Amino acid sequence: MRIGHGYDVHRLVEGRKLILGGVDIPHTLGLLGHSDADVLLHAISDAILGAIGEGDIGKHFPDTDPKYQGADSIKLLEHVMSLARQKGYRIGNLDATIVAQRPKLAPHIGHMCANIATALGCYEGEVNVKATTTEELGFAGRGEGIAAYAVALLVRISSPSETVLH
Ligand SMILES: Nc1ccn([C@@H]2O[C@H](COP(=O)(O)O)[C@@H](O)[C@H]2O)c(=O)n1
Ligand SMILES: C[C@@]1(CO)OP(=O)(O)OP(=O)(O)OC[C@H]1O
Repeated sequence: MRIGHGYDVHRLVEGRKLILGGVDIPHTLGLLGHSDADVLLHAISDAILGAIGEGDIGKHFPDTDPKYQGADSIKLLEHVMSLARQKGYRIGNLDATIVAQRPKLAPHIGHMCANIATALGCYEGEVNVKATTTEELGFAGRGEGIAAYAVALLVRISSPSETVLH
């Protein structure tokens, strides 16, 4: 088994969509980034890359590369999971926390978990996403940005050289 941790932050600005866990969430502000700025999927991607010893998303998808401008972070996560599979791992379980003062995310969490499970080729029961405010403290509390943390446990399913369908 291998464990990995991920953390990401994106600034909230006007004129951008708020996409979290692949869900387009109605809000007056959205997250700024080179990609679609899906801070939750970036933290999850980093957790998986960490677990397999493959650095971070900046290494695999540089924000200097125009190819990733406006990129759908679900596609980036799918690619990260394909690297994990090539190394012989599947998801054991994944836990993540979104830190956002607003909007209320609870109504969207189920949809996020379904999107993430589909991208990772795992069961929804292996994916848990939570949300918390910071009681109006700090950058998240002031509504300047949203942060996300993720921890991924990966389980070995084969030797690294085997092709694995999951
Ligand atoms: N953006 C958010 C933040 C929190 N929630 C939900 O509210 C619960 C209480 O949050 P506290 O920060 O006061 O602990 C939390 O457990 C979430 O279920 C949310 O939906 N959206
Ligand atoms: C996702 C990438 C893709 O160019 O860009 P951003 O959306 O800016 O996200 P960030 O977490 O700042 O950096 C990682 C980059 O790989």
